[in-house]
Amino acid sequence: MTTPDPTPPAAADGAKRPPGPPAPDTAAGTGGAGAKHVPAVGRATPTHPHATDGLDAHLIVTRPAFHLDITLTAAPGEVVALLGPNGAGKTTALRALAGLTPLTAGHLRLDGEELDRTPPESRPVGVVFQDYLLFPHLTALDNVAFGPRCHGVPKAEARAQAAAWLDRMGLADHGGAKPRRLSGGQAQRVALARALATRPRLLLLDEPLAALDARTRLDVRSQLRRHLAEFEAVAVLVTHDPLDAMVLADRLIVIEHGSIVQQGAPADIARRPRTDYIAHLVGLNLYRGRAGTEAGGRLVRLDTGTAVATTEHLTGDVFVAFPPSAVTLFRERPAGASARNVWRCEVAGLEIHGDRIRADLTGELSLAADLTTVAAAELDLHPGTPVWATVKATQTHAYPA
Ligand SMILES: Nc1ncnc2c1ncn2[C@@H]1O[C@H](COP(=O)(O)OP(=O)(O)OP(=O)(O)O)[C@@H](O)[C@H]1O
Repeated sequence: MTTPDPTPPAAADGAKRPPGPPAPDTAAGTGGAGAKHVPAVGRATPTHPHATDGLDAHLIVTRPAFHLDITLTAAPGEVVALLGPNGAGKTTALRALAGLTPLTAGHLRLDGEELDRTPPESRPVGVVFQDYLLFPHLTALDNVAFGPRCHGVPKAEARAQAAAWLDRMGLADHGGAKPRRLSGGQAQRVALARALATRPRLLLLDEPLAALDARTRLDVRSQLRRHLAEFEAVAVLVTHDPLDAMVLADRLIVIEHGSIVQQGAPADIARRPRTDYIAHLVGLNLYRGRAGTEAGGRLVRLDTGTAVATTEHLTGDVFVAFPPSAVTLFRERPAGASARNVWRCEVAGLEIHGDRIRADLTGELSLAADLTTVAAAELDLHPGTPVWATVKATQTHAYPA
């Protein structure tokens, strides 16, 4: 190779993905018409050198059937994960940051520099996609050297930088390999090296581990965590996987229907989910009700009339949550049980969940309960089986709504 080749390579390597980064949604406002195979990794000079460092964005994208409106700020060195159900707007937000989807309104500043009108290829942004999008006709080394070459770094120096990045990724021996000779985990690390080699001021990661098998995912996740910890600029990660988000991000932003529904440190969100989606994600049963009028504020009365005893003293609208593992099931109503919550339920469904059985129950309360396979067999549970579900008040957690 002499110079980076911007020609679209034929998709003849059996890759299920198109080569190169995605094209802008429209050329209008993004200047992206000529950007079809140039990674969105350009550099621009800050126009406001004294302005606040980091990301300051208000992303508004309006489509006929969808409206995204989120405020996104992050400090240098911070890793933010965008989490949300299908169609929530995560990818739209990421594409807007990359300049691939134009903003309908709002603003986008990075280290004080206005980027709204900067074409994708000129943004100081590195992107890692789920399916890595390496150039199949270039070696791993030339894939990584591509970004620096686009920024005018001489070939030998760009290749030396690329070799150093591959070394950091533990891929020193794979520089000469074409992408089809790399495993999924190796290819994803090359993609990360390629994004980092341009020293972006904003790193965007779109489901970076989703295409990997479970074992590889574990390895790449821990490596990615290490590299993100060393990364000094802002990183924004889109993921469906709560574990990826919890492990990799300093802060989670949960998006539903184009809006932020909750944000905070992973542990806080896991402990105090505020929507059913998040509760499900972090594996909690979550209910909304009112506290303060009964049992000295230690009883949450749900809209359905069902009561949930808790140990917190609260008044007003509250959430109350407990994990499926806190539920004990009985075929007969337990007499003299220490658990203060006892609900009459029926098994709606059973599924294997790791080494446990997850029972979905309906009745006085709809809830998920985890039990061992032995317990499930002893209780002889089937869909329709009537059961009593109990939860100790001490295992519930209530907090203001
Ligand atoms: N290019 C497009 N043109 C029109 N509508 C689009 C386009 N891309 C996405 N949408 C719509 O915008 C909404 C948000 O989609 P988006 O892909 O951003 O969600 P997401 O949270 O990333 O979802 P997923 O997790 O399924 O990838 C959806 O209703 C989707 O159908």
